[in-house]
Amino acid sequence: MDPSANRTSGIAVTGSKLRDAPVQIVKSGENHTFELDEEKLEGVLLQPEIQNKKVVVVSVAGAFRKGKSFLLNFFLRYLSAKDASDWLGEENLPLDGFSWRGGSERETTGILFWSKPFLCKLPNGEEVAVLLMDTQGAFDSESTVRDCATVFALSTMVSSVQVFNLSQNIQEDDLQHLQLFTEYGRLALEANDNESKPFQVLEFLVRDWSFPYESAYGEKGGLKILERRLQISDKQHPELQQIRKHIKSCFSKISCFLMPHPGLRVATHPQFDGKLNDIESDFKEQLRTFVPGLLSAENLVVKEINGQQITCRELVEYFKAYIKIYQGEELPEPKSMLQATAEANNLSAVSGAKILYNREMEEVCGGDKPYLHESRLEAEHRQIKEKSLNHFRSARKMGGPEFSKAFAEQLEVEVDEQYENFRKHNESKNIFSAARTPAVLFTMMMLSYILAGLFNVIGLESVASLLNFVLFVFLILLCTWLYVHYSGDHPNIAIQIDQIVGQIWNNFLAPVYAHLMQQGTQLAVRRAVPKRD
Ligand SMILES: Nc1nc2c(ncn2[C@@H]2O[C@H](COP(=O)(O)OP(=O)(O)OP(=O)(O)O)[C@@H](O)[C@H]2O)c(=O)[nH]1
Ligand SMILES: [Mg+2]
Repeated sequence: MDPSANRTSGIAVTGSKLRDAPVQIVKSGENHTFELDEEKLEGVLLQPEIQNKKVVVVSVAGAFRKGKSFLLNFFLRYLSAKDASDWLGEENLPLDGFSWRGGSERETTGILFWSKPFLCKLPNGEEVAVLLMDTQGAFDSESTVRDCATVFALSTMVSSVQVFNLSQNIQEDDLQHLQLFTEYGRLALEANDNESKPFQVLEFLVRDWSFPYESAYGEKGGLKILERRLQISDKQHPELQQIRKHIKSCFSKISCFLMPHPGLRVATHPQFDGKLNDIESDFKEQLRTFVPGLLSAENLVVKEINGQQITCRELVEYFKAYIKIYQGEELPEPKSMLQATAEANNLSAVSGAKILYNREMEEVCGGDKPYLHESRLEAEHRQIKEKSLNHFRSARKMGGPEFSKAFAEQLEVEVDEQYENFRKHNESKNIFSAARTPAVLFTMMMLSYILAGLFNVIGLESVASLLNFVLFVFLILLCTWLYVHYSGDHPNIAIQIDQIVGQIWNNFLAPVYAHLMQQGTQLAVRRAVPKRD
């Protein structure tokens, strides 16, 4: 038998009416995006007999190829069994339901619901709908950190019980990933006051537990291991304490179950099709406690959001809202440990290099330093910029030269921006540029005065009085400019006067001045070079 054969019962979806089969609610699209199939989601959750009932969602998530879908099929058996005492079924029956298989390549992608919600009566007599959720395994070679975080976070946000499926032990890296993924979920939740716990039940499920002599299989042994792994003490490194505090702050209830190895036929035989005959009795025994412990009426946990129990109909709206957040750009990108560390290294090297540039430029043209000629300032800038870039290049950074390139470019841009500020500040110290406005106004007054005198002499008195009026206007401008600079009030008026003066300078005085200078130079050259006959 082909180990990759899909052992799903293969019950088809007829028209829009779903029959018992897994339904892919969230699909992984191109470019590592996730899309919600709203029609299918509504097809499952808006079935008339359940849409207004409270909902219980049990999800299984964790690394790929660790028997998640296989286990979910026992949940299905339990929920569909007529006889609660003999729910595991016949010894010779292959295991059907969510698609599962042997082999090393991933099987489940996206997020799936079982099409048929199970109606169960709580001890208080209320009937609720129980939904089972299968998820894409994390850490396969096709998923990015963001993909894994999205699937885990989304399934945690919409479920009331998240089964975190682990292999062999609860390791520190499992806790680190759990922290990253739950933080990604918490970030997406609105009204996150950081005090109330955003998620409900977290069940660590350790598969292939090999040390029953140390901690017995089942919930009791699980609790012992969990207490040890999540213990916080003052002697611990703050980083370890922080992970534990974070996980505890995210879930209202955390428990753990230790599952024995199901036997070599389950783990390695290509023809294994889920028959109970082939599964070790220890495993079956623990299944008999684990599954009812999660799904029996008295253990069901209704989904709550912001302290409110929600119905299947309401869950549809939450699902749609949550996936939009993960499709948008608002959330920061979760990164691998190396990438995040490399980024931090590079950013700190950029910051060090910028501090060096600023400090050395301050020494050259800082607030208490005199005006520096522009060309000299630029030369100093080039030299200090090179020094700053060298400082960045020589800092020890993770991630390699290719990764650092973008940060070096960012540093250059920021240093150039800084230079622009230094240049403007230096320019403001130039008393000639500061004195340009009064000098031009004064020159214009003098010119008007002389011309008015000339026109008076030749009898054109009306032109002369016009020029006297112009002189008066320039005098008022000059007095206003001096007053504004002295008092510091109405800086906008000073800016406008500067602009008018700028126009006069650029369009009239500067060209006349340049022309006169040119004439003067030519004359001087002609006098200096003796005429040849
Ligand atoms: N060692 C071991 N193998 C198991 C266990 N349960 C199931 N398996 C085997 O693990 C393999 C993968 O099972 P799946 O249920 O498809 O695994 P999955 O975690 O859903 O995998 P993905 O869908 O790829 O994420 C199958 O060959 C199962 O027989 C277990 O408790 N221990
Ligand atoms: Mg699977």
